[in-house]
Amino acid sequence: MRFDAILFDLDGTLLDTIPDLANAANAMREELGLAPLPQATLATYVGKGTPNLVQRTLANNPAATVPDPAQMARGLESFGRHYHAVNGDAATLYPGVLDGLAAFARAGVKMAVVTNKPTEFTVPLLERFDIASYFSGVVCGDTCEEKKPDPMPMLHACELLDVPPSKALAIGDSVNDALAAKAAGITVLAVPYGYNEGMDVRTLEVDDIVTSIAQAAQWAARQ
Ligand SMILES: O=C(O)COP(=O)(O)O
Ligand SMILES: [Mg+2]
Repeated sequence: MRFDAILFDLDGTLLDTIPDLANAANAMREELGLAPLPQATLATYVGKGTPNLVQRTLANNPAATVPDPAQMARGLESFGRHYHAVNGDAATLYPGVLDGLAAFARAGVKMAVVTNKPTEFTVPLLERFDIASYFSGVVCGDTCEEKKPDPMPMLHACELLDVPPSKALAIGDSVNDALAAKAAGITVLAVPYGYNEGMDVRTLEVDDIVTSIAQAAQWAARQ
């Protein structure tokens, strides 16, 4: 295969984390005196990191502007506390993830996670699902100055793995992964089962759409 590194998105690509995220988001809303929102609505608010999810969830608006600083501080503290309490309880690995990771490992490529999720929630999830040892780099939403869709986290992962962007393949579920990878000069695949902020993945500018991580490994082997 012509790739030396694979960069995986986490939420909506490796793990279906929405049940726990929605539980924590609604626990936060309840604590702040707000009515719960449907999980399907909350799924469209995931993708640009935790502070953005808290903003969108408090406003129940995908284009949320920053709420008043006191409410934002309460929301962040409350969401973080509730998410730590449930993180991973109802999350599941998507079908084909374990087979795909094993296939990439057999192919001898280096692997990293590039997620907008903060480090404090990411590392426990990778350990709980027993996939941490596959990754020689973990770039989270608070690792770099910018998050996806900025290319900085993708480029940082390439540096960590010592692989040029032209030899890397990113796999994600959302517009944030597609834009970040393209801006970094990285080939990118999309999976259709994630969140993508409520949009159809066929609208994304990606190199291809694959149905699973296992299929991504087969796609990469053909390049
Ligand atoms: O935390 C988010 O908003 C999304 O995380 P992801 O980058 O792993 O999809
Ligand atoms: Mg994602």
